[in-house]
Amino acid sequence: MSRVGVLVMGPAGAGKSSFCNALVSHIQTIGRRAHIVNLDPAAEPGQYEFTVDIRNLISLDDVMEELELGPNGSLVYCFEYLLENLDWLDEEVGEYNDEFLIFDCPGQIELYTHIPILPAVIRHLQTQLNFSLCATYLLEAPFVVDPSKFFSGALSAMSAMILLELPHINVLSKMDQIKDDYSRKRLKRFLNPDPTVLAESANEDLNPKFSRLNSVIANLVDDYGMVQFLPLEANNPESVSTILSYIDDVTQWAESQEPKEPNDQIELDDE
Ligand SMILES: Nc1nc2c(ncn2[C@@H]2O[C@H](COP(=O)(O)OP(=O)(O)OP(=O)(O)O)[C@@H](O)[C@H]2O)c(=O)[nH]1
Repeated sequence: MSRVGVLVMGPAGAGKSSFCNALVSHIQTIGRRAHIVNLDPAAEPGQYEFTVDIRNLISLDDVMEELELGPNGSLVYCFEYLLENLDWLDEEVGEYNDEFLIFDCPGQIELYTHIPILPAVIRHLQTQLNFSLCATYLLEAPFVVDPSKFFSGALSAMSAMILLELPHINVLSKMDQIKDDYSRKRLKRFLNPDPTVLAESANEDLNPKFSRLNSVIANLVDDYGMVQFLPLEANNPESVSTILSYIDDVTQWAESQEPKEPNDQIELDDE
């Protein structure tokens, strides 16, 4: 079996680094091996421990200072720099033949919803470093209790799925923060609901002029299997263990599929 890489994505503060740490601890507890690769050049120094760290190649602060770019431009620059220096990644990652490498991604979701940089890194990991990859996308449970935010989060998760073309697992993080019965009941509708229930619950809260849009979005996320979100409490090994078993399932399934030709030479029809 090739090495498994788990990309951990989601908006800023969604709990990505906490999940990476919880996942690695759990994997080690059950006698398997894993390391964290930090891909966030803006990660706070000293907050979490990483085995491989993009900040050893380039840091956001240095780029902002030296090139006088803003935070978003600097982040894109850092990733372009990584792409030009993939041999650095090869060297850092090459020596870890562990079962899992967990990639902690930045919280700027445009990196995995529309800028084609991360797909290039992914293709390199798959084709040059023989990784079997899986994407996890975190949304904060307290944030998505509100149906309009759930739709917004589910659509951003879907655009990452479409851009990256990886086996994809959605996660609702910080479930322990949902304490009252009312909010728990509301959230249950999003963990695995049918599209009618989803549209109805959105219609209860939103302006009636959006009701057709609500049912179109609810059917869309259902058609793409995007409505299933696995609950996560970073301090609860049981929830982490369930997510790991999904990671195992989807990566094994992906390995059993025929390898696909890279889609970088799309031929345009002359007409
Ligand atoms: N209650 C609770 N808090 C959590 C959980 N997971 C993360 N947090 C807290 O949420 C905050 C953000 O967590 P991080 O893991 O740093 O989030 P992140 O997505 O890596 O953040 P960025 O790197 O800034 O994008 C921290 O204060 C964590 O302690 C959880 O499952 N439950």
